[in-house]
Amino acid sequence: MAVYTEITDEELSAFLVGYDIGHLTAFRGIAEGVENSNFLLRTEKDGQESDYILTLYEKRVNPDDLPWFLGFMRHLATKGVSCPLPVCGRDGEALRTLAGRPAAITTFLSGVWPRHIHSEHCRPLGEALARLHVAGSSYPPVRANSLGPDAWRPLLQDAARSDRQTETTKQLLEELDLALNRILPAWPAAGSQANLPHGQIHADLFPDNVFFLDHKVSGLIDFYFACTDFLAYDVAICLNAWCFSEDGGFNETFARQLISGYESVRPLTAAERDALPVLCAGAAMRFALTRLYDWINTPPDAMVTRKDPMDYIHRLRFHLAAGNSGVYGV
Ligand SMILES: Nc1ncnc2c1ncn2[C@@H]1O[C@H](COP(=O)(O)OP(=O)(O)O)[C@@H](O)[C@H]1O
Ligand SMILES: N[C@@H](CCOP(=O)(O)O)C(=O)O
Repeated sequence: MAVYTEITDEELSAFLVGYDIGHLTAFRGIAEGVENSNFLLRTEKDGQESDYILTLYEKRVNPDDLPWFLGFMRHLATKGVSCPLPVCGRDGEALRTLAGRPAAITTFLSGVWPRHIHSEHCRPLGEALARLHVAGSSYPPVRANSLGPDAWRPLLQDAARSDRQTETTKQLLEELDLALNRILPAWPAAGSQANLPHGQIHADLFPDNVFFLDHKVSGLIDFYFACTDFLAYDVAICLNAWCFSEDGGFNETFARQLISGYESVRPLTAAERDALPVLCAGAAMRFALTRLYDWINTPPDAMVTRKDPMDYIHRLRFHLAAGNSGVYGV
């Protein structure tokens, strides 16, 4: 359950006075999600009901980054990407404080995220990802990836320092340490040395962040890891999150669909294709590390469902054995 911060009726009423969205008719916490506290708000104005999402930003979100995230969502929405639009208060501000946390209201998106992934999801997903990259190219502010390669070794060291370790977590940390020794030296050069196109990426486009209606993508949510990084790294994140079957095997058909959907909007360069194995290994490393960190540091009785790090350790092993981008169907 991802409601970390409780809101009293008095706090909520005082907060909503700052908006012109009508009067509250329903309010409930949303159990899904991991990072932030999310609530569904229903309001009525001039006889019309509207739904909104109220988000209180929690642990991993740096409050200084919130204007970048909210500005990015507003930019994408104006470019035709279906994503939550931040709602401004009467003072013109979208970002404010509630129950001691930074908070914002965004529009509600219709649709359902796929609990079981089929090949038919992967092509529209690839198209939507490429459209996001194209639309993001005209959003100039830069946000460095705070969970990029520079963060991986410190995250591993933090996890290793925890006194909640078991023999299994210790062995996994050793395996990740060895894998980092392979991935970091092979990581593509950034900045002026870069030969991979970079721009604004979502960086967490997992199935639970993509809504579908009538076999089409109806909305993308959860932009709170978005950042400026290699565009192909976002493709690598999606290959990890969408193209492994429930039994753990890589599904090349899903990958082909994803990449052909992506390339129907934005073709990959030869350098991007060649970099896919290391980008995929890095993406698996990033999610294995944050999951392992949370696994070790979240008390078992906490009101949040911990995600299993092993899924991403298996994927990491697959990518490290891959050798070349042919295994991804490109
Ligand atoms: N704009 C939105 N429209 C509709 N539902 C949303 C929206 N934003 C969040 N949700 C709901 O809240 C859940 C958790 O949101 P998410 O942004 O993934 O949280 P977290 O960042 O905490 O992981 C989603 O699975 C979805 O059910
Ligand atoms: N996608 C990440 C966890 C972040 O959760 P989200 O609900 O914000 O997508 C993972 O699966 O490890």
